[in-house]
Amino acid sequence: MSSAVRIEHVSKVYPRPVSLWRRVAGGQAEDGLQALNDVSLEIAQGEFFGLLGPNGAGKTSLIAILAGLSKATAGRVSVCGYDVQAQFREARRSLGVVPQELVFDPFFTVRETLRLQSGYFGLRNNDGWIDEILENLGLASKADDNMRALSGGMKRRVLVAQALVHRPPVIVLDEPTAGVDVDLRRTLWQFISRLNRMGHTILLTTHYLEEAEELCHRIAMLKSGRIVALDTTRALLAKVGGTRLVLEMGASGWPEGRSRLLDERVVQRQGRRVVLRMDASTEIEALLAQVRGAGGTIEAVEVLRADLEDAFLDIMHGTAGSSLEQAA
Ligand SMILES: Nc1ncnc2c1ncn2[C@@H]1O[C@H](COP(=O)(O)OP(=O)(O)OP(=O)(O)O)[C@@H](O)[C@H]1O
Repeated sequence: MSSAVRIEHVSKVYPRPVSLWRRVAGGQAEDGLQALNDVSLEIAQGEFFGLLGPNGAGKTSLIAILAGLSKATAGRVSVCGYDVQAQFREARRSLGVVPQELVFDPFFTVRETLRLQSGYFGLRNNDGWIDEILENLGLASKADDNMRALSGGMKRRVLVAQALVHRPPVIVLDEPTAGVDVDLRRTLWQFISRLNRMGHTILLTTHYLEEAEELCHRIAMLKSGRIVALDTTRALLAKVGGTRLVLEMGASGWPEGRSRLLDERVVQRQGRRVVLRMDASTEIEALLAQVRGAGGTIEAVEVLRADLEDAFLDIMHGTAGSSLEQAA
């Protein structure tokens, strides 16, 4: 299958401004801030792809380069085979970007905003599609409302609608559900999933890992501008193991140092709460016996399924992330 997005060895360094006193002293700019460091990845047509990472990892910087809004310091990016710099128009036409920030023109109604955006792509008589988008995003009753009169969640729906007016084959959503209600999330994901089933490629960044787990076929994790994981969602979940055993320990706490095998099972510790990795739920009895055997008193037991949050924490803070980083 041909690629919808190809990112090859992309780095981005933001220059640090030279302070006035340094300029007076004839000083040079300090080394810049490296937001992206040799990032390469390819997204196939029709994929639902997740780009995850903590604050400041470089997700928005990568999207800005993809959208042609910012220039990579090194490397190449193409959308549907079009270079985002050399073939900006074609690349931009292939892309619909829902930005993280709420930017809109307060003087127009919702419908006028979408007509203007259609005009930007040279589309006339686009009202049929505009109506379909409005309907699917729960905006039909707001079509003639002025943008400035909309609530924050409704403005975000318009941002999504704006990104879709030209039916782009690749749709990029940069934290589209940050601060929006459950209703919009459900409406949005139903519509985006339908577009994905129709063949649109989706690139999503989100801090809601349960959304990424449910929607994305494949996931890349960025940390300090580098890719530290790139795999199918299923494979990432398999790496963290199937289940977690959560123990509420008695007053004496976790019997640390009594059993190396037990200590190696610990994924997380918070006060008396200890989370252990389990390969299969049949291990519960044996693990409980080992903890008691090591001198631990157990007050409560809970079994949880490992999820993408476990994978994320493992990769960002655990051994998996650091070994990949060293390999990079
Ligand atoms: N225009 C800019 N000028 C200078 N530094 C910038 C600029 N934009 C981003 N940065 C820096 O680059 C790094 C990556 O930021 P970026 O916004 O790409 O991260 P992010 O993964 O999208 O974070 P978040 O999840 O908080 O949105 C950060 O250290 C940020 O401060």
